[in-house]
Amino acid sequence: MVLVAAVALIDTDGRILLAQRPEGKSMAGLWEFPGGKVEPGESPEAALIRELAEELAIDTEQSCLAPLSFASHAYADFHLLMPLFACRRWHGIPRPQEGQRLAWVRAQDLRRYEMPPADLPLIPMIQSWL
Ligand SMILES: Nc1nc2c([nH]c(=O)n2[C@@H]2O[C@H](COP(=O)(O)OP(=O)(O)OP(=O)(O)O)[C@@H](O)[C@H]2O)c(=O)[nH]1
Repeated sequence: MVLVAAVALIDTDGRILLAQRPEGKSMAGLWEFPGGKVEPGESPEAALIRELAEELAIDTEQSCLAPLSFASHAYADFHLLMPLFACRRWHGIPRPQEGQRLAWVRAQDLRRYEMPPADLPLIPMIQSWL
């Protein structure tokens, strides 16, 4: 069981930030929500705050992370459990720190970006919520 915290960052126009997994990583080229593995002893919120600083050089805080949904998906080699938070408030401008491409995407356009299979059930939920 791998616990990964992920976030839908939503800008003032209601667009969602997706990041493309870089070459060399598993599922390279697919678009995903920013986030990453929760380390031992860490809360999902703390993991996200850390990952957002590392991956995008932005700061947010726990009170700005609202639980939105979750993904539970059996990959061939692990089971992914991924809480998805929504966040509308952060400090700084998201800039790729690890060579990943970023895209601000309208909810109705999410299907144009190829995402990992675990993420697919999240798309209609986000579309109806936004
Ligand atoms: N951040 C993020 N990870 C996701 C999403 N959907 C999804 O299946 N994952 C999977 O959850 C794991 C995220 O862990 P990570 O980002 O810390 O992993 P990593 O690329 O550094 O390591 P890895 O190459 O071993 O997978 C990856 O296996 C990734 O493919 C998503 O929307 N956001």
